Amino acid sequence: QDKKANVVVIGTGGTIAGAGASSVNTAAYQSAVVPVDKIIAAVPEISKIANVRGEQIFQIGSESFNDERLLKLGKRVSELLKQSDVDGIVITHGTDTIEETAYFLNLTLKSDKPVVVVGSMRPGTALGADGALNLYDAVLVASSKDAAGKGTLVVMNDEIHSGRDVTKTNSFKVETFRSPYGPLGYVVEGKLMFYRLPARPHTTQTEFDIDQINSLPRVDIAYNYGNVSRAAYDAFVTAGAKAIIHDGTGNGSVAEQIVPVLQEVRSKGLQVVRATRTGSGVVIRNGEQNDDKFDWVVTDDQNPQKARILTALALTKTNDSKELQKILWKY
Ligand SMILES: NC(=O)C[C@H](N)C(=O)O
Repeated sequence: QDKKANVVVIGTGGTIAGAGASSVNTAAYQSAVVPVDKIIAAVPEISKIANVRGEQIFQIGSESFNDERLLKLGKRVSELLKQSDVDGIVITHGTDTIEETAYFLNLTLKSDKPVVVVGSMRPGTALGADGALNLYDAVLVASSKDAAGKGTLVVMNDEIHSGRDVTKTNSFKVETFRSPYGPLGYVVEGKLMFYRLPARPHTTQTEFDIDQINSLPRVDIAYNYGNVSRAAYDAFVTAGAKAIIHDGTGNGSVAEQIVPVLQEVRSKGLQVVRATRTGSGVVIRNGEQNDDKFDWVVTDDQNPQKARILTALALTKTNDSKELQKILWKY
């Protein structure tokens, strides 16, 4: 019989640590109130598949994640991954920004051991709560050698997603996490089934190392819509942003009144990254705008919030727009 894997479950809060006033509160509840040890203890089946211990690092709704917390979490995960008595890590996390944390870890951790980020859409007190099974599945994945070397994973709703690709697509439904090219696999009845592999470099294959990063440059996102004004861009420049993600309509298009604003932003030394608010697709360089002429860059298929993470990491390495473009296309 196989020796059970040692898995550390790091608690950060979210709905998986939430509690509602009654069992019919599936969407109205307080998040980030149940300690991680209690969340683990509520799923006794877990002790049959792994030796698990909990560690509480934060107790917050994931909408309150910031760069400081992201770095603190990443550094702690990195420290644990270096221990020979740790085989895998599970991070319980709110679902609102799980995609950003998972992408950040996917790009910066230097280990092949499985790291799984998990959350829930309903608090543990609700009818049809999803957290217990999600946590069980996450521990299963974190204990499995099959999950090693695949980057940071997000396990939710029977699916295993790449931290690079996954995004939250619905505000309240249990079936909310989607990857544009589908999940990597499923977890069903205690079994992992993988069907595809991440194509883009991750963890040990990237130039970003969490142990070497002590702060992230400020990168902001400016949402676009009909009648958009320059106010947000000006505020971000004043606040000291090093890059602005232009969360553009369609193919990262830029309204006529915003074209000179973005030129001004770039002339002040900030990088301008064109992204799309549509929720899917690739922004084509020199498509809607002449990026070569203006010295702007474009996202690949990353949504604006993931583009923020990658741009901030890229700016820890270079402030050259050509290099930045290469990085945005690489990861
Ligand atoms: N389902 C959730 O976890 C939502 C919560 N607001 C969070 O992200 O922490």
